[in-house]
Amino acid sequence: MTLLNEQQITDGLTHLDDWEWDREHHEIRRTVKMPDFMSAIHLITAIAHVAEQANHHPDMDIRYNKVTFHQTTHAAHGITENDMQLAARIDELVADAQPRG
Ligand SMILES: C[C@H](O)[C@H](O)[C@H]1CNC2=NC(N)=NC(=O)C2=N1
Repeated sequence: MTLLNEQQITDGLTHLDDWEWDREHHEIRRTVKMPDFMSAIHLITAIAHVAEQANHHPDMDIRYNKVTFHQTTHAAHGITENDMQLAARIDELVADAQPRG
């Protein structure tokens, strides 16, 4: 599990939807707004299944209809390829759940 360098993280973000890199917290982060609370819960559940299969888990924070995903590799104290891959899967599930963006 190799940490990505600055260049690799910046490049990786160009292939993702609205993720931002928080260097201080060693994570990438995306917030999405769903129509309502239950849609947000369904989205989180779908992501939980994918995360469990990948054995790589995002931190997910839900406030009514807003969900924030925090992605980092705890064991490596930073961002790895696993984080980029899971972020891409999260983007797909968000796009499926929220077709109009
Ligand atoms: C033992 C097992 O591989 C781990 O504890 C996994 C599970 N999911 C994980 N998820 C994330 N995001 N970072 C980790 O370091 C991590 N470790």
